Amino acid sequence: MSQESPNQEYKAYIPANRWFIIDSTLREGEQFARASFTSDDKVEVAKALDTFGVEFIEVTTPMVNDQAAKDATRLVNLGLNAKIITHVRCAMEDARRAIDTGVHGLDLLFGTSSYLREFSHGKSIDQIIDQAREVIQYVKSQGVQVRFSAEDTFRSEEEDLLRVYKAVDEIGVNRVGLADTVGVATPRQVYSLVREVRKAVKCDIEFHGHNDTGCAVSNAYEAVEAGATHIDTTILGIGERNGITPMGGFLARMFTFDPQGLIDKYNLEMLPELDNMIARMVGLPIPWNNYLTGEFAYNHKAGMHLKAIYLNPGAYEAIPPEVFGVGRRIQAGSKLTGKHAIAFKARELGLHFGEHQLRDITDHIKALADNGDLDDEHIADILKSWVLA
Ligand SMILES: CC(=O)SCCNC(=O)CCNC(=O)[C@H](O)C(C)(C)COP(=O)(O)OP(=O)(O)OC[C@H]1O[C@@H](n2cnc3c(N)ncnc32)[C@H](O)[C@@H]1OP(=O)(O)O
Ligand SMILES: O=C(O)CCC(=O)C(=O)O
Ligand SMILES: [Mg+2]
Repeated sequence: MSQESPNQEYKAYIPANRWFIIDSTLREGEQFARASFTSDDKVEVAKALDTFGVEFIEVTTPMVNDQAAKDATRLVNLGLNAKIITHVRCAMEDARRAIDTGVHGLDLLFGTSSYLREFSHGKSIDQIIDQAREVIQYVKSQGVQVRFSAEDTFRSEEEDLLRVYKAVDEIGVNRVGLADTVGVATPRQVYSLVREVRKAVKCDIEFHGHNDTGCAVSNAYEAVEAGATHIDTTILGIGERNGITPMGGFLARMFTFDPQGLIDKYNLEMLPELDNMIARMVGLPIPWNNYLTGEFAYNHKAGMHLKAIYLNPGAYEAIPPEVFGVGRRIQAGSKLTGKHAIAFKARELGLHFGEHQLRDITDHIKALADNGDLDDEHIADILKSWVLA
């Protein structure tokens, strides 16, 4: 029989120096319905991401048009700390064009699932490996980083994937990529496949996860736990369909394992600025329930929560909001409020009530709030009038 208690707490510790962010707001993010970045927008986004501290910035393929190629070069010429990488098909024409832009690296992709082999490019696994060899050798000869990703990894055959990954690893890629292109993978599946790939290759491992089934953050986390070194994110999670792993959600997840590591690595308090910048550029508000920066991400309302929050915010917060440049809101005027919250409000005004009075005031506020919440001013008026009564 196992000696382990069924309630034994599982504690993951993932140091922040074990993984890097490849921010793809300027590539995957451009595939979002409402995104169409101008050249100046791209510069603004790249500079902000660089100040924040992301390690890599992925940009749209120069195959789109001449402007996309010029924009890639413009970003390289900014001389940022972040490496500029472009995302291209695993084809010589694309690779040559990408090299001409002067980028620091190429993220190559080739679909390996039967869907994409049949309906996208029509190539067999052997043909994919042959084409990959030619392109990877060329990119390496140009002295820049190269990654090879198997698009639609999680609907590909594991045997095919391992063949392809081993082959490109031997040719000499810096990273292989696993892409949950349609957002279908479960966290366990991601963990288990990344583990297999980790055993099969020597190079770094990147994970790119779509959010169609709401697993993009947990899948990215499982990928890191299983040995992935690079995670694709976008600001606010924008991307094709409903997007990919949002940077804020991923950072929130990882913060819980190594807070100081994240604080040392990134300018976390800039997150609201990044989210607001992209919300402005795509013309949509930040979702109300967004990780960390949503309007109500740090709203506390229920009486039982408020009692504890006033004593120690950590009682109902996994992550201190101030670290990410946001504040908390205490909603004390609802019918769910309690006497402790009202007592704290009174104390803020320098007022003190006995047990019975406090009960009566609280019941009065709860009754009034049944017809709509009271704001802080209204609560203050009630508390002051009670003193005079
Ligand atoms: C899951 C992802 O997000 S992948 C990234 C998606 N990004 C983009 O599509 C970037 C924007 N795209 C574009 O500007 C255009 O689609 C281009 C420039 C890439 C190609 O344009 P077009 O030549 O007009 O082709 P179109 O887009 O209609 O079809 C895709 C082509 O890419 C080919 N293709 C698809 N995957 C690959 C691959 N990994 N390597 C090589 N070729 C590929 C397809 O076979 C098809 O070519 P074909 O006409 O010879 O069959
Ligand atoms: O290149 C990759 O790894 C990811 C490409 C992509 O956007 C996807 O598969 O969803
Ligand atoms: Mg994608």
